[in-house]
This record gives sequence, structure tokens and C-alpha cells, in this order.
Amino acid sequence: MGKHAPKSRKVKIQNRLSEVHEIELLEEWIESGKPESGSNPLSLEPLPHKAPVGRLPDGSFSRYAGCDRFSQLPVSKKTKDGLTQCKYKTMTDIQRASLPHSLCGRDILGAAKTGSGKTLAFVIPVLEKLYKARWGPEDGVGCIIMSPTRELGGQLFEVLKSVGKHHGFSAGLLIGGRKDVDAEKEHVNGLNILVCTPGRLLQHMDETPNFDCSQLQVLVLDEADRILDVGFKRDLNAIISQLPKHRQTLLFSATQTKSVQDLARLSLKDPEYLGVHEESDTATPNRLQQTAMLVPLDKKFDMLWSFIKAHLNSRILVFLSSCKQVKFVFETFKKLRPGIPLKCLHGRMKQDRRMGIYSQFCEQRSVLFSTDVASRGLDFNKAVDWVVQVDCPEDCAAYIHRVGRTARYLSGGRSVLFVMPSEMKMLEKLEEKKIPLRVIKANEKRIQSVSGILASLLVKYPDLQHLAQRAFITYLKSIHKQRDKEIFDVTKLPIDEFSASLGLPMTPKIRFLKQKLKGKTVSEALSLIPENTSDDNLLEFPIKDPEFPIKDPDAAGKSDVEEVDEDIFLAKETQEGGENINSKGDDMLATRITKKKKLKINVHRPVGTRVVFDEEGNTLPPLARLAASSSGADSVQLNKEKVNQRYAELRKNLKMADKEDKDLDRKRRKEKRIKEKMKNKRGREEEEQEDEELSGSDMEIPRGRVDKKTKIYFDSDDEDDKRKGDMAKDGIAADAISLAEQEELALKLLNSMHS
Ligand SMILES: Nc1ncnc2c1ncn2[C@@H]1O[C@H](COP(=O)(O)OP(=O)(O)OP(=O)(O)O)[C@@H](O)[C@H]1O
Repeated sequence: MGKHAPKSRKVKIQNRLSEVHEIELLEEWIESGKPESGSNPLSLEPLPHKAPVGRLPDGSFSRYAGCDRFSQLPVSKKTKDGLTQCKYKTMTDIQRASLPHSLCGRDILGAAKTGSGKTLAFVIPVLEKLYKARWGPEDGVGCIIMSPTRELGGQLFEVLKSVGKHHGFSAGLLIGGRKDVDAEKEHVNGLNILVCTPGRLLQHMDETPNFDCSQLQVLVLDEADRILDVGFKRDLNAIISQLPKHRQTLLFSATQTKSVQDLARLSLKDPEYLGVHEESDTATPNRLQQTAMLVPLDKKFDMLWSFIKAHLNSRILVFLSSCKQVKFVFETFKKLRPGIPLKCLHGRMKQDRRMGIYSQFCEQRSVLFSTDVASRGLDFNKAVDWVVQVDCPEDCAAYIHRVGRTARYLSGGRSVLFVMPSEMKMLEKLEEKKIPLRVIKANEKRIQSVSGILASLLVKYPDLQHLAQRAFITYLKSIHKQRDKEIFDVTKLPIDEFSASLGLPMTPKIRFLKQKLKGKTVSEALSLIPENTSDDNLLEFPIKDPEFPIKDPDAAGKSDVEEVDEDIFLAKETQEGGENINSKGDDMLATRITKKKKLKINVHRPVGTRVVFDEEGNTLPPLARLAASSSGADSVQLNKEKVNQRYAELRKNLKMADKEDKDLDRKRRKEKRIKEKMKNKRGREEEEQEDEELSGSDMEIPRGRVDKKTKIYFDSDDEDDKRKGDMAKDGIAADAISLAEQEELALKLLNSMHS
């Protein structure tokens, strides 16, 4: 990490000797004052500032557990110099509590409020561990520091570089979104410390020849609960399986996991749990003033606009739930010129731009609209004045991390949460988690409405209209996908009003709910669907034939079904006078006979056909019916021959008709597929993008999930069905757009391509 002038051999040897000597001394010192396992050094009195440090005249060592200055710790001169140059002198609570344990080589589960200095609590032991092991370039990867987001990875890398600048370790930042992955592959084997996101690390494990972590000494998970979360599960499990079990593991977060399962996954050995703020009255920093405001969905943009206009000299971080929301608010508000620079940050931006925006926001007063990509770990130069949560966070942990972007270390900060009437439960949950919130009312007189202006902007800029539609859909989708159904209930939202508040002239269709919600709230629309109706039935209500009651297909036995077949069949013959069976109508009949589903309920029996019943009210099988229509034995014989002949003829005709019908069906399906492909080309790409925006892309996108979403084209009917099944599983209506609508869309598309 540090740059050194070329040194003579003699100087090098001298340095090496003094390092060896220093390491021996440090090891003795650490050994002599090891804190009790399970103890919290915070409970000990700090050493007086002027007390002697290190080896004392009597040969013993000074106490380091409980001390509150970095200079009193058994750490190398190189690390101490780095800390001094960064102006770090006094330790924060989490540093005081954890460093005495971690310097002894113990596994740590560290939990402390946001902005309380957890980064140094793992950077220092990492440097010391490798230093004491005399780790060199030829030793390869000695430490991995994992971060859930690229920005946080970048920030950790900077801290590591500045505090470790006097050490000679090589370190690399391995994060997604950087184009130079091939160059990275060439160098990664020579790096000692990797700061990385899980996806990129796994990519190297999979693709870089001879990539080797078998000598790993320390594994660090910053924002550990997030990395251990389901989103990263597959990547993390794959990574862990390639790491040696014998290593030191350090986990830190403001909302720490204590799950035994998680700890077992990481093979932690009797970890020291150090939750330094557990006794605190609040789970958030004391200097943070938190408020909540009741804001209906359709008033959110008015409120946000008014808030920005009222705080033009502040640095405001605004959280929204999806990339599309962020883009929409950024693009429209920019056009409205609020009088303060606006910026946006989300997972779908190029990495260089993301980094640039992050640094600019640290430097000047401005408003940064962001997804949760900026919610964890980022330290915006301690200078965020306000955190505004326009969309409710998914849970209390997400809330804590978002507001934690302000009031860091010793500075103060303020936050406001917009809660919708349907989300009031969130306030209770936050209170239970020791989060002090003051619910305030906005001054109605100061609220400026922007929806009218947004509507005219959308007329002027058609791109904005498209963006507004996507923002509308992705927001509803994000609510629909939330796990906590007590708080997030898409059926309680005023859909039309929300659409209008975005400036949209019409409420867009919400395909994932399979309902056209025009003119209705979702709850109204959902109330139209019969209870216990499975997804696939929503668009296919059975058509009742008034003349013949429909048999319950589940209740009907096989014979019932067959009886219905023959019933249709014979009734037709009767109607046609037993002669003209090879008509167009019978072609259709033949097709229906092959389709079990429709036969079961017999809803397509041609209108005007008759069913004959016996005295007890049972329908007669066709042959019995023929017999019944004849009086004597001869006529039965005659009729039998006639019937056999007729059946042979019918079989032949049906075969032909069936073939024609299958050809027709194949042709129709092919045409449909082509149209769907064209539509998919635009629509599905956007939907996939939205899904990523909602879930994975805010954080580093776990690679498995991206793979799963790579496009599949459906060339066979089976695959078509499979797709419908998959979509249904995802809660997406495969048939949400009718064929007629699809055709109309495809035609429009074709026209636009030719014009
Ligand atoms: N001992 C210290 N003395 C002075 N400043 C410190 C000290 N330790 C950390 N800081 C500063 O405090 C700020 C917050 O530190 P850090 O980013 O490590 O917090 P954190 O606990 O990791 O927060 P989060 O939970 O949000 O990730 C940083 O600006 C850092 O430089």
C-alpha cells in the first residue's frame, strides 16, 4: 500500500530485524493482557493518558483492554503512524470494545450504531494480523473484506489505504461494474488484501486461473447481516466453501445477525459478541432528530418538492424504492429547477458515474435521490443534513441504515419519514426497536402541488411519460413484493390518484396483479375476483350453457367425461339428420374432442343440440339411443350395420379434420410466438430490468440471479406452457394481456418499425 524509495540491502536487513523484534514484543504484550473471553473491555477504566505504554521497567506490559487511545494499543508503529496521520487518536466505543479481542485473534460479532467507527474496528486487526504473520507478496491473499455494495467497497478501500499506507501490503478493490476485469485477473493473485463485493469475488474464484485463497488469514464481512441475507446466500455459500476454515472472522453491522445458522455457515469459533449500544435507550445515534409525517401516496411528490424548496441550503439524501422512481423524480424535478443542484444514484448507473456522483454529493450542498444503494455504510463526509425517506423502508433495519447516513461520529443530523395511512404499523414497529420518532404534521399552507406541472411536462416530453409509467409500475411492484404484509398492502393504495400525481393522463395497466385497475383501487378490483380462485382461472371464467348444467370437472368420473363426448357427438348427428357430418362445425367438434379440459365441462356443445334422457333422467349413451329409436330386432341389426358404417366414415373424417386442425393450430401458435417475441423484446427487457432494480441491483447483483433471468425464447408449445407456469409462480399473469391486445400491440410495433 505504501510507496517506498529503493533501499540498500543493509537498511532492508536492519528494518527486517527491527520488525521481527517489534512483532515479538507485540505478541508478548498481547498475550500478557488478553481480556477474558466474553468480557466487554468497555467496562474497564481507561488508562490515564500519560501512563507509560508497552513494556514497563519491571518487565511487565501496560494494560490495553479498556484503554481509550490508539497509542495505548499493542499495534505496530506502521499502523499507529497511519492512524495519527488520519487524525485518529481516541477510540470510539466499538473500537475500544472489540480491538482488544480482535488483536488476540478472536472471531468477532460487532454491533454498534451507524457512524460509530466500525470500519477501523476491522481495518486495524487486518493490518496487524498480516503484519505479525510477516505476510509478503509471494504469500498471496491473506485477507478478504466483503461489502454488499460497490460504493461501500470503494470507501472501505480508501480507509484501508490511508490507515495502512506505511505497510507494504498490496491491496485491490474488486467490485462489479468495472470493465477491467481481465487486467484484474492478471494481478489478483499477487494481492494480499482484497476489498470486494461477493459477486466479483466469486467471479474471480470461478474464472481466474490459479486464484487461490487457501492461505486466508482473516475474513471480514462489513454489513454482515446484509451479506448473510438471502440475496447473497448462494454467492456467499460458494465463496465460503473455497476458504480455509482455520482463519479469523470479523463480522460488523449496525443491525447484527445472531442467527446460529449464519454463524455456523461461517464456521465461527466461539465469537465474541460485542453489541456496544445494546444498553442504549435508542438504536439510532443520539444526535439524530427523527420525525415522521403522514403523507398519502398521491401527495408524496408535492410534499417532497415542498420540502426541497424549504431547505435549499442543505445537503439532502432522499430515498425512493426503485431506480425508476429515482430517475423519474430526478428528471422531472430537474426540469422544474428547484434552486439547488440535484443528483441521482441507483444500481443501473455506470460504476464510474456512481462513484463520481457519490464524491460530488460529499462536497456540495445538493439533493441526492437514491435507492437503497446508498443506504448502508456510506460516510458522506459526515455532512448529510437531512435524510428523507419518501418510500417506506422494507423493515426497521433498513430504516436504521438509511437514517444512519446522517448524524455520523460526533455530528448531528435530521431525518423525516413519509408514512402512508396504510403503513402506520411501521411506526409501532420502529418504536418497538427503540427508535425515537416524533410524528409531525406538515404545514398545509406551505405545500406546493406539482402534479399539474408534472402532467404538462409529460405532455411536452414523451420520454418522461414512459418513465412515469415505469415508475408507477415499479413502485406498486415493490410494495407487492414486500415481505411484511402488515405494513405493505398494495390493495389499500389509491391507484388512480397516484397515477395522476405522477402527471399521467391515464392509469397504466398493472399486469402483475392481472387486473385492469382503471377507475378502481386495487382493493376494489381484487374484490371482483371470487375467493379461492386460482391465478390461472382469473381470466377464464367458465361460460355457462343455460340449457345444460356444467358438470364439476373434479367431481366427474371418467365415464362422465366420455358420456359428455358422445353426447355432443350424437346430438350433432341427430341434428344433421345423420348425414352431413363432415361440415365446418364438425371440424371444430373434432378438435374439441381432443381437448380434454374443454370436454370435461362440455361448455362448447353446439347450440341447438339435444340430449336424450331415459325414464330415470339419465342421459342415454349414443348406441342405446339408436337402439331405442328402432322398434324390432331386424331394425336393430340394420341399424348396427348402419352405425358401424357411419362410425368408420366418421373416424376417417375426424382424422382428416384433426390433422387440418392441428396444422391450423400450429400455424396460429407460430404467429403468436413471433408477435410475442417482438413484444417481449421491449416489454420483457424492461420488466427484467425493473425486477433487478427492485431487488438485487441496489446492492451488488448476486450472479446466480442474473443468470436465472437471462432471456429464454420459447420455441415449442411445451416451453410456452412452462413459461406460463414460471410466470404464475412469480405472481405474474402470463395471460394478463389478451391475445387480441397482444396482436394489437404487435401491429402497433410493426407499424412503428416501418414508419
Ligand atoms: N476513533 C475515531 N476518531 C475520529 N473519527 C472516527 C473514529 N472512528 C471513526 N471515525 C469517523 O467516524 C465516521 C464513521 O465511521 P464508520 O464509517 O467507520 O462508521 P460505521 O460504524 O461503520 O457506520 P455504518 O454503520 O453506517 O457503516 C467516519 O467519518 C470515520 O472517519
